Amino acid sequence: MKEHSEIPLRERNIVLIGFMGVGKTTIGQLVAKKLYRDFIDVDQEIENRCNMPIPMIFEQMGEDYFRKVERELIVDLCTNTRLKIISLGGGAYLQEEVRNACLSHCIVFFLDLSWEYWKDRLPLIVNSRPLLKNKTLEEVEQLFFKRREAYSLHNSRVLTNELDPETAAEQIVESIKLTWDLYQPHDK
Ligand SMILES: Nc1ncnc2c1ncn2[C@@H]1O[C@H](COP(=O)(O)OP(=O)(O)OP(=O)(O)O)[C@@H](O)[C@H]1O
Ligand SMILES: O=C(O)C1=C[C@@H](O)[C@@H](O)[C@H](O)C1
Ligand SMILES: [Mg+2]
Repeated sequence: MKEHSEIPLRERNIVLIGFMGVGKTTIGQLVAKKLYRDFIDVDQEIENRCNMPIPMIFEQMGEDYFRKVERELIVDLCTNTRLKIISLGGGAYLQEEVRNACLSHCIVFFLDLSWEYWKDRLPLIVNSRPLLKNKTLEEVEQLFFKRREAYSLHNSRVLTNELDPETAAEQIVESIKLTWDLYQPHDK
């Protein structure tokens, strides 16, 4: 059961979700700067805790171990912190517990990118994302569309097809400020 968050809207963490390579890390950092908030990248945090890069965690400890660390970290951040900008790893939101924690306590932003645009990102990220290695383009495309169902559970979405990171971050900040003003104006 999802509990209703007691955290005031303006204090809730903002969580960025979406497929590998859509720009959660890049754009999340910019959003944090614009809102003068701390930025947390969950992948980076896991690497720091495990003291090894993600491909090595997958190789040496296995994906199940990675997912457990990922899940526990996100649930902890959602329930025990506020005012952060948090970028998830691309697969984190596939876990129900993660989705429930994010949706209950945070504002969830889906960074969307059409497949036609996403394809051009593949060479940039293929070597650092273990789940993309040894997959055909067709297999990656299947994964891309399969995951959309989970990502569809969000509070807000931005389509970044033609947007550079700076412009995408600008749009997200505008949207967040509108939401704050609409649902929790300063004078209330
Ligand atoms: N809006 C954008 N326009 C062009 N390139 C971008 C954009 N956003 C990110 N990139 C580039 O795409 C690559 C992947 O970006 P990034 O690492 O931020 O993705 P991510 O969503 O955090 O991926 P992951 O889910 O694997 O953590 C980087 O090389 C980054 O420079
Ligand atoms: O989409 C995924 O499953 C992943 C995305 C990356 O951010 C990392 O969290 C890891 O490579 C797994
Ligand atoms: Mg990232």
